[in-house]
Amino acid sequence: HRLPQEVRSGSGNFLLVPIPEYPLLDCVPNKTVKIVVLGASNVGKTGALYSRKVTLEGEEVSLQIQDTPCVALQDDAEGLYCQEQINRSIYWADGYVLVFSITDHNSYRTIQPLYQHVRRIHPSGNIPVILVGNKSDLLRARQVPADEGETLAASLGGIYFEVSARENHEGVHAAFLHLCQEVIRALGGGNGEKRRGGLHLARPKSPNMQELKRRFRQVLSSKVKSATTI
Ligand SMILES: Nc1nc2c(ncn2[C@@H]2O[C@H](COP(=O)(O)OP(=O)(O)OP(=O)(O)O)[C@@H](O)[C@H]2O)c(=O)[nH]1
Repeated sequence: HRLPQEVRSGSGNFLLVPIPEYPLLDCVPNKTVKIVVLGASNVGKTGALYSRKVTLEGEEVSLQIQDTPCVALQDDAEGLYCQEQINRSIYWADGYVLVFSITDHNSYRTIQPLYQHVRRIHPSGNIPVILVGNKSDLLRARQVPADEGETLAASLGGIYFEVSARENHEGVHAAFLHLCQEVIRALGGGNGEKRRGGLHLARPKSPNMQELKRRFRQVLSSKVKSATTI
């Protein structure tokens, strides 16, 4: 794929920044791909809701991307601290970007339980997913070898992309495009109807992400298990 100029010249260290924004109202009718970005704290997934238009195999598709507050493993590592808002986003989405930082093994350990959590919300069928190892520019601080990422991605039925949101926007873009293709395939040609149970859900309201994240960190640091515990 040849990337548009605005993709190549994007700036910022966040996974979602490099993909050019498109007004929601300008969405391509009946060709919408909904993606949610999930991962532990500090892995680089920041953004709000992003609406993008991409061209896939000659056809325009509207891409809606939802950022989420971070998730964290419980002390016993068996489950996740995960806000209700994340559950709504998981339910809403057609495809999943699971992100960890290659410099943080704990963020990697969060991925498998996170995937299980998505599975619980969508128990049947194929779940379009990609695994993204971010911060590949920080090679000296690497804690997760690339082959571990590949093995984990394969076990989830997806592909592993190692990217640097800071230095390689093309990698980020390629990862999202791949997931879009997977979603369109899973939805059966992408004619826009939500085939999963015939639902056509509205996007969850984008709350104030910074406030949500702040509150979530408070909950985690005080170890009060009042957040939805799975
Ligand atoms: N070196 C490097 N730093 C990055 C990269 N991507 C993000 N960062 C930095 O990592 C830090 C965390 O990024 P955020 O986007 O806030 O992380 P987050 O996943 O949204 O974390 P929460 O807000 O806790 O959910 C920021 O300081 C970013 O600048 C990258 O590819 N390379």
